Amino acid sequence: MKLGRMNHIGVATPDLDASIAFYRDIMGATDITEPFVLESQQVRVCFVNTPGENGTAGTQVELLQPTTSDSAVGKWLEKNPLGGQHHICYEVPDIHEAKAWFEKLGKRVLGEPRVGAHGTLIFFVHPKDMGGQLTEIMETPKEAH
Ligand SMILES: CC[C@H](C(=O)O)C(=O)SCCNC(=O)CCNC(=O)[C@H](O)C(C)(C)COP(=O)(O)OP(=O)(O)OC[C@H]1O[C@@H](n2cnc3c(N)ncnc32)[C@H](O)[C@@H]1OP(=O)(O)O
Ligand SMILES: [Co+2]
Repeated sequence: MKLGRMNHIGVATPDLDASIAFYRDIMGATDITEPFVLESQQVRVCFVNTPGENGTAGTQVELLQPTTSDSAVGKWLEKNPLGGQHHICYEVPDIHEAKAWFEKLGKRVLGEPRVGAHGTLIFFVHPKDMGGQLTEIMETPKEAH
């Protein structure tokens, strides 16, 4: 498997609007997308785009507020009520090769690759097999090739 760029850091929050204000007013973010609900993951989400070098796209903070308590982010917030870093997402050139790689290493891939919030195929690898870090693997968007 070939590791690509870090696409985003998933940050869970109990209050998305307050987190948007935090990144805008405290962190000086100038490029925050409009929130939308991703029913399949039971989250309301938006992206804080950070600048890259020489005008290239930087990485993103993916802000996630659960729409139900009985969801991955909802359960996590019960244990981490202030919110915080929930997962990290890396890009790979080939999602199916990456899935086979992790499975061969005996790591728990959570479900089949599915379309994620960026419109490309993703899967997650269990945090207990990844040094405590819930890890999202995402196929590099085609236009980025
Ligand atoms: C905007 C959408 C975008 C996309 O999908 O495109 C997203 O990024 S959506 C993000 C939300 N979706 C997910 O996180 C899907 C993957 N996550 C899962 O399948 C579950 O959260 C899972 C399997 C990691 C944990 O679920 P479970 O029902 O087993 O919850 P437990 O509380 O029993 O957790 C078991 C064990 O794992 C630890 N844990 C849970 N979440 C995390 C985490 N984010 N980072 C690190 N560790 C985590 C939890 O503390 C438990 O450990 P223990 O020592 O037993 O207390
Ligand atoms: Co994510």
